[in-house]
Amino acid sequence: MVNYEGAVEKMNVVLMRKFREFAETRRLVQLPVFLQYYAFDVISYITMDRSFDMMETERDRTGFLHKIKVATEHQMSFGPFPFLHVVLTRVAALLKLKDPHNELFQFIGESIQRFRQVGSEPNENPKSEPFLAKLLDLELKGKIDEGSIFSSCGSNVIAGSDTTAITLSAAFFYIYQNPMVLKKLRDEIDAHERAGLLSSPAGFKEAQQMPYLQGIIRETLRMHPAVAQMLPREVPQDGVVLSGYHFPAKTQVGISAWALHYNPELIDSPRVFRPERWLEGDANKPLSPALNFAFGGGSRVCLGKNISLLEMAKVIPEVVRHFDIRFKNPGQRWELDVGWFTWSSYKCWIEERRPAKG
Ligand code: HEM
Repeated sequence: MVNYEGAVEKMNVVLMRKFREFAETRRLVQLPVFLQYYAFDVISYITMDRSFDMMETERDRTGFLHKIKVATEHQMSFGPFPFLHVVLTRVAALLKLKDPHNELFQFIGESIQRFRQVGSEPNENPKSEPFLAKLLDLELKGKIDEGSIFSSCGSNVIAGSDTTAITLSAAFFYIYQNPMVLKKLRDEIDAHERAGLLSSPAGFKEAQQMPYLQGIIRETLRMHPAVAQMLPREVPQDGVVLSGYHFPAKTQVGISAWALHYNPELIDSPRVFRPERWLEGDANKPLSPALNFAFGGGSRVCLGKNISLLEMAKVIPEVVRHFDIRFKNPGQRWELDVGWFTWSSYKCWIEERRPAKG
Protein backbone atom coordinates (compact mmCIF):
# COMPACT_ATOMS: atom_id res chain seq x y z
CA MET A 1 0.00 0.00 0.00
CA VAL A 2 2.82 2.42 0.84
CA ASN A 3 3.63 2.43 -2.89
CA TYR A 4 0.42 4.34 -3.49
CA GLU A 5 0.80 6.87 -0.68
CA GLY A 6 2.66 9.35 -2.87
CA ALA A 7 -0.17 9.40 -5.40
CA VAL A 8 -2.80 9.94 -2.70
CA GLU A 9 -0.73 12.75 -1.16
CA LYS A 10 -0.30 14.45 -4.51
CA MET A 11 -4.07 14.48 -5.06
CA ASN A 12 -4.70 15.50 -1.43
CA VAL A 13 -2.65 18.64 -2.07
CA VAL A 14 -5.10 19.55 -4.84
CA LEU A 15 -8.11 18.76 -2.61
CA MET A 16 -6.76 20.92 0.23
CA ARG A 17 -6.03 23.82 -2.14
CA LYS A 18 -9.55 23.62 -3.56
CA PHE A 19 -11.05 23.47 -0.03
CA ARG A 20 -9.09 26.64 0.87
CA GLU A 21 -10.45 28.28 -2.25
CA PHE A 22 -14.02 27.24 -1.32
CA ALA A 23 -13.46 28.68 2.17
CA GLU A 24 -12.06 31.99 0.91
CA THR A 25 -14.82 32.48 -1.65
CA ARG A 26 -17.53 31.20 0.76
CA ARG A 27 -18.96 29.00 -1.90
CA LEU A 28 -21.82 26.61 -1.28
CA VAL A 29 -20.45 23.25 -2.42
CA GLN A 30 -22.21 20.03 -3.42
CA LEU A 31 -19.57 18.04 -1.52
CA PRO A 32 -20.48 14.52 -2.74
CA VAL A 33 -19.97 15.70 -6.34
CA PHE A 34 -16.58 17.24 -5.54
CA LEU A 35 -15.59 14.03 -3.76
CA GLN A 36 -16.45 12.10 -6.91
CA TYR A 37 -13.93 14.28 -8.76
CA TYR A 38 -11.46 13.59 -5.95
CA ALA A 39 -11.93 9.82 -5.98
CA PHE A 40 -11.72 9.67 -9.76
CA ASP A 41 -8.50 11.71 -9.83
CA VAL A 42 -6.92 9.66 -7.04
CA ILE A 43 -7.71 6.23 -8.46
CA SER A 44 -6.53 7.18 -11.94
CA TYR A 45 -3.31 8.63 -10.49
CA ILE A 46 -2.72 5.50 -8.41
CA THR A 47 -3.45 3.29 -11.40
CA MET A 48 -1.93 5.11 -14.36
CA ASP A 49 0.12 7.96 -12.94
CA ARG A 50 -2.28 10.38 -14.57
CA SER A 51 -5.29 12.19 -13.14
CA PHE A 52 -8.42 13.26 -14.96
CA ASP A 53 -7.98 16.82 -13.61
CA MET A 54 -11.58 16.76 -12.44
CA MET A 55 -10.87 18.49 -9.12
CA GLU A 56 -8.83 21.19 -10.83
CA THR A 57 -11.47 21.89 -13.48
CA GLU A 58 -14.36 21.15 -11.08
CA ARG A 59 -16.24 19.20 -13.67
CA ASP A 60 -16.79 15.80 -15.17
CA ARG A 61 -14.59 16.90 -18.10
CA THR A 62 -14.89 13.68 -20.02
CA GLY A 63 -18.43 12.76 -19.02
CA PHE A 64 -17.15 9.50 -17.44
CA LEU A 65 -19.01 9.94 -14.19
CA HIS A 66 -22.29 10.24 -15.98
CA LYS A 67 -21.47 7.31 -18.26
CA ILE A 68 -20.53 5.04 -15.38
CA LYS A 69 -23.85 5.92 -13.77
CA VAL A 70 -25.74 5.04 -16.95
CA ALA A 71 -23.80 1.77 -17.21
CA THR A 72 -24.47 0.78 -13.60
CA GLU A 73 -28.17 1.56 -14.04
CA HIS A 74 -28.21 -0.71 -17.08
CA GLN A 75 -26.33 -3.37 -15.10
CA MET A 76 -28.88 -3.12 -12.30
CA SER A 77 -31.88 -3.39 -14.58
CA PHE A 78 -30.54 -6.20 -16.77
CA GLY A 79 -28.24 -7.99 -14.30
CA PRO A 80 -31.05 -10.32 -13.16
CA PHE A 81 -31.77 -11.18 -16.84
CA PRO A 82 -28.33 -11.73 -18.40
CA PHE A 83 -29.80 -13.03 -21.68
CA LEU A 84 -31.48 -9.62 -22.19
CA HIS A 85 -28.12 -7.92 -21.78
CA VAL A 86 -26.66 -10.16 -24.51
CA VAL A 87 -29.57 -9.35 -26.83
CA LEU A 88 -29.29 -5.60 -26.16
CA THR A 89 -25.53 -5.61 -26.70
CA ARG A 90 -26.03 -7.28 -30.10
CA VAL A 91 -28.76 -4.81 -31.05
CA ALA A 92 -26.51 -1.90 -29.98
CA ALA A 93 -23.68 -3.31 -32.12
CA LEU A 94 -26.01 -3.66 -35.14
CA LEU A 95 -27.21 -0.08 -34.67
CA LYS A 96 -23.56 0.98 -34.27
CA LEU A 97 -24.38 2.65 -30.91
CA LYS A 98 -21.36 3.84 -28.94
CA ASP A 99 -20.30 1.93 -25.82
CA PRO A 100 -20.85 4.40 -22.92
CA HIS A 101 -17.32 3.65 -21.74
CA ASN A 102 -15.62 4.51 -25.07
CA GLU A 103 -13.91 7.72 -23.90
CA LEU A 104 -12.78 6.03 -20.70
CA PHE A 105 -11.27 3.18 -22.72
CA GLN A 106 -9.54 5.70 -24.96
CA PHE A 107 -8.10 7.53 -21.94
CA ILE A 108 -6.84 4.25 -20.48
CA GLY A 109 -5.31 3.15 -23.80
CA GLU A 110 -3.48 6.47 -24.18
CA SER A 111 -2.29 6.37 -20.58
CA ILE A 112 -0.84 2.87 -21.01
CA GLN A 113 0.97 3.93 -24.22
CA ARG A 114 2.28 7.10 -22.56
CA PHE A 115 3.54 5.12 -19.57
CA ARG A 116 5.23 2.57 -21.82
CA GLN A 117 7.09 5.43 -23.53
CA VAL A 118 7.97 7.85 -20.75
CA GLY A 119 7.46 5.90 -17.52
CA SER A 120 6.48 7.44 -14.20
CA GLU A 121 6.29 11.16 -13.48
CA PRO A 122 8.91 12.25 -10.96
CA ASN A 123 7.27 11.96 -7.55
CA GLU A 124 8.38 13.42 -4.25
CA ASN A 125 7.93 10.00 -2.68
CA PRO A 126 10.66 7.73 -4.11
CA LYS A 127 8.73 4.62 -3.03
CA SER A 128 5.76 5.64 -5.13
CA GLU A 129 4.94 3.40 -8.04
CA PRO A 130 1.70 3.27 -10.02
CA PHE A 131 -0.33 0.07 -10.35
CA LEU A 132 0.47 0.10 -14.07
CA ALA A 133 4.20 -0.33 -13.36
CA LYS A 134 3.41 -3.61 -11.60
CA LEU A 135 1.22 -4.75 -14.48
CA LEU A 136 3.98 -4.02 -17.00
CA ASP A 137 6.39 -5.95 -14.84
CA LEU A 138 4.05 -8.96 -14.92
CA GLU A 139 3.76 -8.57 -18.69
CA LEU A 140 7.57 -8.68 -19.00
CA LYS A 141 7.55 -11.94 -17.05
CA GLY A 142 4.97 -13.30 -19.51
CA LYS A 143 2.27 -13.60 -16.85
CA ILE A 144 -0.34 -11.25 -18.36
CA ASP A 145 -1.13 -9.78 -21.77
CA GLU A 146 -2.15 -6.34 -23.08
CA GLY A 147 -5.86 -7.16 -22.66
CA SER A 148 -5.45 -7.95 -18.97
CA ILE A 149 -3.46 -4.74 -18.42
CA PHE A 150 -6.22 -2.75 -20.04
CA SER A 151 -9.07 -4.42 -18.17
CA SER A 152 -7.27 -4.20 -14.80
CA CYS A 153 -6.82 -0.43 -15.22
CA GLY A 154 -10.45 -0.07 -16.31
CA SER A 155 -11.73 -2.13 -13.35
CA ASN A 156 -9.78 0.03 -10.92
CA VAL A 157 -11.23 3.24 -12.29
CA ILE A 158 -14.79 1.98 -12.60
CA ALA A 159 -14.91 0.00 -9.32
CA GLY A 160 -12.78 2.37 -7.25
CA SER A 161 -14.18 5.83 -8.00
CA ASP A 162 -17.87 6.11 -7.07
CA THR A 163 -17.50 3.61 -4.23
CA THR A 164 -14.78 5.60 -2.48
CA ALA A 165 -16.51 8.94 -3.18
CA ILE A 166 -19.79 7.69 -1.70
CA THR A 167 -18.06 6.38 1.43
CA LEU A 168 -16.10 9.61 1.93
CA SER A 169 -19.23 11.73 1.44
CA ALA A 170 -20.94 9.65 4.12
CA ALA A 171 -17.95 9.90 6.46
CA PHE A 172 -17.86 13.72 6.30
CA PHE A 173 -21.64 13.87 6.66
CA TYR A 174 -21.62 11.73 9.82
CA ILE A 175 -18.54 13.39 11.33
CA TYR A 176 -19.76 16.96 10.90
CA GLN A 177 -23.41 16.22 11.75
CA ASN A 178 -22.30 14.77 15.09
CA PRO A 179 -20.44 17.37 17.22
CA MET A 180 -19.31 14.73 19.75
CA VAL A 181 -17.82 12.57 17.01
CA LEU A 182 -16.05 15.60 15.53
CA LYS A 183 -14.69 16.57 18.94
CA LYS A 184 -13.42 13.08 19.73
CA LEU A 185 -11.74 12.79 16.35
CA ARG A 186 -10.12 16.21 16.71
CA ASP A 187 -8.95 15.34 20.23
CA GLU A 188 -7.34 12.18 18.83
CA ILE A 189 -5.73 14.06 15.94
CA ASP A 190 -4.42 16.83 18.21
CA ALA A 191 -3.13 14.36 20.82
CA HIS A 192 -1.31 12.28 18.20
CA GLU A 193 0.11 15.43 16.65
CA ARG A 194 1.39 16.71 20.02
CA ALA A 195 2.96 13.32 20.78
CA GLY A 196 4.75 13.36 17.41
CA LEU A 197 2.71 10.39 16.20
CA LEU A 198 0.99 12.19 13.35
CA SER A 199 2.86 13.95 10.57
CA SER A 200 1.57 16.46 8.08
CA PRO A 201 0.30 15.02 5.78
CA ALA A 202 -0.90 12.07 7.82
CA GLY A 203 0.99 8.85 7.06
CA PHE A 204 -1.04 5.68 6.42
CA LYS A 205 0.74 3.75 9.17
CA GLU A 206 0.17 6.63 11.60
CA ALA A 207 -3.53 6.76 10.71
CA GLN A 208 -3.82 3.03 11.36
CA GLN A 209 -2.71 3.71 14.94
CA MET A 210 -5.66 6.09 15.52
CA PRO A 211 -8.46 3.91 16.92
CA TYR A 212 -11.20 6.52 16.82
CA LEU A 213 -10.47 7.41 13.19
CA GLN A 214 -10.52 3.71 12.31
CA GLY A 215 -13.81 3.32 14.24
CA ILE A 216 -15.29 6.16 12.16
CA ILE A 217 -14.23 4.53 8.91
CA ARG A 218 -15.69 1.16 9.93
CA GLU A 219 -18.92 2.68 11.23
CA THR A 220 -19.31 4.70 8.00
CA LEU A 221 -18.86 1.54 5.94
CA ARG A 222 -21.51 -0.13 8.13
CA MET A 223 -24.02 2.73 8.05
CA HIS A 224 -23.59 3.56 4.39
CA PRO A 225 -22.35 0.68 2.20
CA ALA A 226 -21.65 2.17 -1.25
CA VAL A 227 -23.05 -0.85 -3.10
CA ALA A 228 -26.77 -1.15 -2.46
CA GLN A 229 -27.54 -4.26 -4.40
CA MET A 230 -27.48 -7.90 -3.45
CA LEU A 231 -24.08 -9.50 -4.11
CA PRO A 232 -24.99 -12.69 -5.96
CA ARG A 233 -23.36 -16.11 -5.74
CA GLU A 234 -24.19 -19.35 -7.50
CA VAL A 235 -24.96 -22.35 -5.30
CA PRO A 236 -22.34 -25.12 -5.88
CA GLN A 237 -22.95 -28.65 -7.10
CA ASP A 238 -24.29 -30.21 -3.89
CA GLY A 239 -26.70 -27.42 -3.08
CA VAL A 240 -26.68 -25.49 0.16
CA VAL A 241 -28.85 -24.98 3.25
CA LEU A 242 -29.26 -21.33 4.23
CA SER A 243 -31.47 -20.22 7.14
CA GLY A 244 -33.09 -23.65 7.13
CA TYR A 245 -33.95 -23.64 3.42
CA HIS A 246 -32.32 -25.94 0.88
CA PHE A 247 -31.20 -24.28 -2.35
CA PRO A 248 -30.31 -26.58 -5.29
CA ALA A 249 -27.14 -26.22 -7.38
CA LYS A 250 -26.90 -23.19 -9.66
CA THR A 251 -29.51 -21.13 -7.74
CA GLN A 252 -28.48 -17.48 -7.44
CA VAL A 253 -28.41 -16.47 -3.78
CA GLY A 254 -27.09 -13.35 -2.13
CA ILE A 255 -27.67 -10.48 0.24
CA SER A 256 -27.22 -6.72 0.29
CA ALA A 257 -24.85 -5.22 2.86
CA TRP A 258 -27.68 -2.88 3.89
CA ALA A 259 -29.86 -5.81 5.01
CA LEU A 260 -27.03 -7.21 7.13
CA HIS A 261 -25.75 -3.94 8.57
CA TYR A 262 -29.16 -2.79 9.81
CA ASN A 263 -30.30 -6.17 11.13
CA PRO A 264 -31.40 -5.51 14.75
CA GLU A 265 -30.55 -9.11 15.62
CA LEU A 266 -26.92 -8.34 14.92
CA ILE A 267 -26.55 -4.84 16.32
CA ASP A 268 -28.13 -2.46 18.84
CA SER A 269 -29.49 0.87 17.55
CA PRO A 270 -28.46 0.20 13.95
CA ARG A 271 -29.50 3.68 12.82
CA VAL A 272 -27.18 5.42 15.27
CA PHE A 273 -23.70 6.42 14.08
CA ARG A 274 -21.52 5.19 16.92
CA PRO A 275 -17.82 4.64 16.05
CA GLU A 276 -17.23 3.52 19.66
CA ARG A 277 -18.88 0.19 18.92
CA TRP A 278 -15.80 -0.81 16.92
CA LEU A 279 -13.31 0.07 19.66
CA GLU A 280 -11.56 -2.33 21.98
CA GLY A 281 -13.32 -2.63 25.29
CA ASP A 282 -16.70 -1.43 24.05
CA ALA A 283 -19.52 -3.14 25.94
CA ASN A 284 -21.05 -4.46 22.72
CA LYS A 285 -17.96 -6.37 21.58
CA PRO A 286 -17.48 -8.65 19.78
CA LEU A 287 -19.33 -7.39 16.72
CA SER A 288 -20.48 -9.89 14.13
CA PRO A 289 -18.27 -10.09 11.01
CA ALA A 290 -21.55 -9.81 9.07
CA LEU A 291 -21.54 -6.10 9.96
CA ASN A 292 -18.43 -5.72 7.85
CA PHE A 293 -19.87 -6.51 4.43
CA ALA A 294 -19.44 -3.18 2.57
CA PHE A 295 -16.60 -4.73 0.54
CA GLY A 296 -18.42 -8.04 0.09
CA GLY A 297 -16.82 -11.29 1.17
CA GLY A 298 -15.31 -14.62 0.21
CA SER A 299 -13.48 -15.28 -3.03
CA ARG A 300 -15.01 -12.26 -4.82
CA VAL A 301 -14.31 -9.76 -2.03
CA CYS A 302 -13.40 -6.25 -3.23
CA LEU A 303 -9.88 -6.24 -4.65
CA GLY A 304 -9.41 -2.53 -3.97
CA LYS A 305 -10.44 -2.61 -0.30
CA ASN A 306 -7.01 -1.66 1.01
CA ILE A 307 -6.54 1.07 -1.57
CA SER A 308 -9.77 2.76 -0.54
CA LEU A 309 -8.91 2.34 3.15
CA LEU A 310 -5.57 4.01 2.40
CA GLU A 311 -7.30 6.93 0.69
CA MET A 312 -9.81 7.42 3.49
CA ALA A 313 -7.28 7.07 6.30
CA LYS A 314 -5.13 9.76 4.74
CA VAL A 315 -7.67 12.32 3.60
CA ILE A 316 -10.13 12.33 6.55
CA PRO A 317 -7.59 13.54 9.16
CA GLU A 318 -6.26 16.19 6.76
CA VAL A 319 -9.72 17.68 6.21
CA VAL A 320 -10.82 17.42 9.85
CA ARG A 321 -7.57 18.94 11.06
CA HIS A 322 -7.93 22.06 8.93
CA PHE A 323 -11.57 22.61 8.03
CA ASP A 324 -15.06 22.95 9.42
CA ILE A 325 -18.04 21.92 7.33
CA ARG A 326 -21.31 23.81 7.75
CA PHE A 327 -24.38 22.24 6.16
CA LYS A 328 -26.91 24.26 4.20
CA ASN A 329 -29.67 22.32 5.97
CA PRO A 330 -28.16 21.32 9.31
CA GLY A 331 -29.83 18.37 11.00
CA GLN A 332 -31.78 17.49 7.89
CA ARG A 333 -31.66 14.07 6.36
CA TRP A 334 -29.73 13.88 3.13
CA GLU A 335 -31.12 12.99 -0.24
CA LEU A 336 -30.27 9.52 -1.51
CA ASP A 337 -30.28 8.22 -5.04
CA VAL A 338 -30.25 4.46 -4.74
CA GLY A 339 -29.50 2.19 -7.67
CA TRP A 340 -26.48 -0.03 -7.98
CA PHE A 341 -24.78 2.53 -5.72
CA THR A 342 -26.15 4.68 -2.90
CA TRP A 343 -25.30 8.22 -3.98
CA SER A 344 -26.01 10.97 -1.50
CA SER A 345 -26.47 14.65 -2.09
CA TYR A 346 -25.92 17.57 0.29
CA LYS A 347 -24.72 21.12 0.10
CA CYS A 348 -22.34 22.73 2.54
CA TRP A 349 -19.84 25.50 3.14
CA ILE A 350 -16.21 24.60 3.77
CA GLU A 351 -14.62 26.91 6.34
CA GLU A 352 -11.16 27.16 7.89
CA ARG A 353 -11.19 25.37 11.26
CA ARG A 354 -12.05 27.67 14.13
CA PRO A 355 -9.99 27.33 17.30
CA ALA A 356 -11.86 25.35 20.00
CA LYS A 357 -13.69 27.49 22.60
CA GLY A 358 -12.26 27.66 26.10
C1 HEM B 1 -15.08 2.23 -0.18
C2 HEM B 1 -14.71 1.81 -1.38
C3 HEM B 1 -15.16 0.51 -2.00
C4 HEM B 1 -16.26 -0.26 -1.74
C5 HEM B 1 -17.36 0.00 -0.71
C6 HEM B 1 -16.21 -1.40 -2.63
C7 HEM B 1 -17.15 -2.42 -2.67
C8 HEM B 1 -17.06 -3.54 -3.47
C9 HEM B 1 -17.99 -4.64 -3.46
C10 HEM B 1 -19.24 -4.73 -2.57
C11 HEM B 1 -17.58 -5.56 -4.36
C12 HEM B 1 -18.26 -6.91 -4.66
C13 HEM B 1 -17.68 -7.93 -3.68
C14 HEM B 1 -18.42 -9.24 -3.59
O1 HEM B 1 -19.16 -9.61 -4.51
O2 HEM B 1 -18.22 -9.95 -2.57
C15 HEM B 1 -16.38 -5.04 -4.97
C16 HEM B 1 -15.65 -5.68 -5.95
C17 HEM B 1 -14.53 -5.15 -6.55
N1 HEM B 1 -13.89 -3.98 -6.22
FE1 HEM B 1 -14.44 -2.68 -4.78
N2 HEM B 1 -15.10 -1.29 -3.43
C18 HEM B 1 -14.43 -0.14 -3.08
C19 HEM B 1 -13.26 0.34 -3.62
C20 HEM B 1 -12.56 -0.26 -4.63
C21 HEM B 1 -11.33 0.23 -5.20
C22 HEM B 1 -10.60 1.50 -4.74
C23 HEM B 1 -10.98 -0.63 -6.19
C24 HEM B 1 -9.78 -0.62 -7.11
C25 HEM B 1 -8.62 -0.11 -6.81
C26 HEM B 1 -11.97 -1.69 -6.24
C27 HEM B 1 -11.94 -2.77 -7.09
C28 HEM B 1 -12.83 -3.82 -7.06
C29 HEM B 1 -12.77 -4.95 -7.99
C30 HEM B 1 -11.73 -5.14 -9.09
C31 HEM B 1 -13.83 -5.80 -7.65
C32 HEM B 1 -14.22 -7.11 -8.33
C33 HEM B 1 -13.62 -8.29 -7.54
C34 HEM B 1 -14.00 -9.64 -8.14
O3 HEM B 1 -15.08 -9.78 -8.73
O4 HEM B 1 -13.20 -10.58 -7.99
N3 HEM B 1 -12.91 -1.43 -5.27
N4 HEM B 1 -16.06 -3.82 -4.40
